[in-house]
Amino acid sequence: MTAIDVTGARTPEAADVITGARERIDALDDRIIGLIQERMAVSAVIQEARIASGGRRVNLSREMEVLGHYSEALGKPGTSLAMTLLELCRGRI
Ligand SMILES: C=C(O[C@@H]1C=C(C(=O)O)C=C[C@H]1O)C(=O)O
Repeated sequence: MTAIDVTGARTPEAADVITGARERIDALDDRIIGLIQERMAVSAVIQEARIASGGRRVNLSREMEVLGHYSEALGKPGTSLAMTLLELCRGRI
């Protein structure tokens, strides 16, 4: 397949722009995934400390703060993103 086929562009110039920008997106996605994994590890430290102290894994008031942070920055899809992040970090509730 040619670059034009793979990108959906109709000209070689547009195919070049798309190929370059996709490389940047792939690099950004790698960094985002790394940050999510780091967030999961930090969240686990908090949850383990709270459970070891006799508390519960989940803290709903804190989760409301996290949801508010994402929705303020990103709107309604931000809330969905935060819910997915919370599920990754503390499992399903
Ligand atoms: C990390 C914590 O524990 C849990 C996980 C959270 C998170 O990953 O952001 C938020 C609240 C808790 O349900 C916390 O209390 O801060």
